[in-house]
Amino acid sequence: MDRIKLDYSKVLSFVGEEEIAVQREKATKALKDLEDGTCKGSDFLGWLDLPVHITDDELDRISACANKLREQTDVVVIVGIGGSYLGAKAVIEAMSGSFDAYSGTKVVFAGNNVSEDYLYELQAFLKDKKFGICVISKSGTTTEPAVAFRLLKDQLIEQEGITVARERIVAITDEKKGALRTMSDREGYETFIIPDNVGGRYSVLTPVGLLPVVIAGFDVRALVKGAVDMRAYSKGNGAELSATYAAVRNALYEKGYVIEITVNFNPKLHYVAEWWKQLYGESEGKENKGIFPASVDFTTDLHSMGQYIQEGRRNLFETVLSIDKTKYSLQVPCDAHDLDKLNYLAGKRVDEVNKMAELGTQLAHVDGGVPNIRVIIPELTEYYLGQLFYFYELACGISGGILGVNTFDQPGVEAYKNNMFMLLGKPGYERK
Ligand SMILES: O=P(O)(O)OC[C@H]1O[C@](O)(CO)[C@@H](O)[C@@H]1O
Repeated sequence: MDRIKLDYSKVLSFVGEEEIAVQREKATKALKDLEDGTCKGSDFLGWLDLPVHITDDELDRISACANKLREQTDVVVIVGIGGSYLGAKAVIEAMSGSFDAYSGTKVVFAGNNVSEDYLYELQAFLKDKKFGICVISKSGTTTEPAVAFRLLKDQLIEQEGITVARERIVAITDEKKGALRTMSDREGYETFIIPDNVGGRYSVLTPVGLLPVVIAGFDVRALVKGAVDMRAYSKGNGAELSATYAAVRNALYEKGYVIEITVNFNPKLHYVAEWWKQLYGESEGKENKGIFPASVDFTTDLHSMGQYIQEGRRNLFETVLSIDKTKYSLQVPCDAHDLDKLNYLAGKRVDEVNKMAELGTQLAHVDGGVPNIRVIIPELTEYYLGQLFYFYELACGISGGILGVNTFDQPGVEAYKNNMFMLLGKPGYERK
């Protein structure tokens, strides 16, 4: 098997190797602190060796549950927000055919917003369908999934009766605490556990990510194998891969490049970037510090955001997720009249056009003052997604260590919740 690679040659006209070396030294220390369990937030390092500890028995149980739901239902609603849905969504979007949504997909998502229209339309869509619910919340108290789950549970009971509803609901939550745990125990839902020492945004390789991926019909063993291989690689010299990415982005940050845009040239990677944004945003954005994680889909957004990236304020850098090999092959056809003047492309692969767009964009943006990192992914498969997740998770742990923050907490997200609770009249929040 091949491995994902990093190319940072196009940052070297913005930061020197000596500046990167300074950050590399910090990265080495941060990596050691992670491995020794002496970093800030060390109660949440369960993700470090997580892939290696996933057993065949666990995967069998996940598969059995997923297969039962697939057999019994037409649609499964994955209810969760943040780390409790983005990893699964990233894999499912990356692996699904682009038009699967139109031919009837098995998996839909809810609980990641509180839009009344969204929930109404979802309920209308589920009416008269055989559906199941996979509700995911580590805390078990998050408002968005709780509201969606309450509505969907009621609908399921109404459509199928309480006994069938109980069989079609699976909960992924804490082993002992939280409202979802209490409810699951009381109602007898099948449950899977999110380990205590794994935070939401690091939970893609727990049942949180794995169960929805199997429900959607994708190869979870390959996903786990990719992560296991990346973990094994990072135990030796391979840690360089994550450490170098962390060092380079911090060297750029020190020079005023405070926004990192993750770029894809394949829309299937859109949600990988969304997953990455939560991972880095929640991990690093604290104490008035941190790189702001953003993302764009190219070439689509070259026709909108491209202008700003080329000529706007020079405080951003790009990290391109570059896929080496496409799944399918398609050539630009020749046209007898050539009215669109495209015959110069006739016979060329569409992917060659895309690759030249990628290269042309990289050169233009570097010329325009935007440093460029490339993360090279051999192919878009579950296996390489597993590698990519682990690569990014480890790099994030290292990068937060370089920055000096607690990478594994997220105290800032409470502020909006407290205000919302107060405004909605939640008991106990009046004085706040
Ligand atoms: O799984 P839970 O506890 O519902 O949390 C969902 C998300 O909400 C947050 O806690 C932020 O409020 C994220 O860290 C987390 O991924």
